[in-house]
Amino acid sequence: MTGTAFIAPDGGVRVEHVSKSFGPPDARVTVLDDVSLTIGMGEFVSVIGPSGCGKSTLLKVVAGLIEADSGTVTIGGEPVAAAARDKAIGLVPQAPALLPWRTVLDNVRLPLQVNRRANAGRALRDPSELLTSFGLGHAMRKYPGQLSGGMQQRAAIARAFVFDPAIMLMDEPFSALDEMNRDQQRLGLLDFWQSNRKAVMFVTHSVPEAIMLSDRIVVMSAHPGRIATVIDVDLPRPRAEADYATDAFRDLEAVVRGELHRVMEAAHA
Ligand SMILES: Nc1ncnc2c1ncn2[C@@H]1O[C@H](COP(=O)(O)OP(=O)(O)OP(=O)(O)O)[C@@H](O)[C@H]1O
Repeated sequence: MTGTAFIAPDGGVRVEHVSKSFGPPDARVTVLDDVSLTIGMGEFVSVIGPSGCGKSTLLKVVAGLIEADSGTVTIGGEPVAAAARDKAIGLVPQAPALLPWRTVLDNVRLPLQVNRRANAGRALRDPSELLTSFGLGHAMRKYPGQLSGGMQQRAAIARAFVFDPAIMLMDEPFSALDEMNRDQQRLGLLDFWQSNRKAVMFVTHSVPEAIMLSDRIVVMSAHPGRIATVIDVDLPRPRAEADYATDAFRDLEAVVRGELHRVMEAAHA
């Protein structure tokens, strides 16, 4: 089975009635409560919500890293475990986690070297082309320690694309960067995604980031984590930096902030 054939044309991510609790039986805490969500092929969906509402937990369930107590997750109609095994899911964590003793190019090549079985007969991305697309063509032979934090994170994103996964999961990939750097990285990701449309689930705390990148924004409420509302971002694409200054962008910002405010108030009521 090839990586590209794995995903049915009408596939994407389907999360249905997922619940997850942590802790011992006498002190169990429900973190996700009956969460349902779909992400269509080529759709960019951000998940935003108060700290501790279960965003990362949801992302890990979709990645197949932790198992839900109940409910199902399918990717292209297949159970998430099968999709994860087939490397149909790319994952970008908060920290770049590059190996300091390997060059940037060798870091991006690494998943191909350690997963030879999953690679058999599937479409793969060329690591040096990916790095060039992410503006790191000049830095391929450098070591991670010689790169800025933003460049390291871009290399980690490039690495997540080597299997050309149909689904990309990103957990606050730019949260460790300062605002200017962060904006540059987010616009870089947007550029890449606009010509490499994947289904993306993107966890963030930043309202402008969610709006700039997404087709839809899922707002979660906390204790327990539930989907409070889903906001359509109907700004035309391709988007670019100038969009931040438009009235439509500011109007959406007010809507998302209003929803976040509402879920926080409800949590303290
Ligand atoms: N493995 C675990 N064992 C016990 N509790 C956990 C575990 N993983 C997460 N939690 C708890 O679940 C809740 C949700 O955590 P999660 O990291 O998913 O939230 P989040 O919305 O991503 O938070 P943040 O925005 O602060 O990153 C938190 O209260 C956390 O302490």
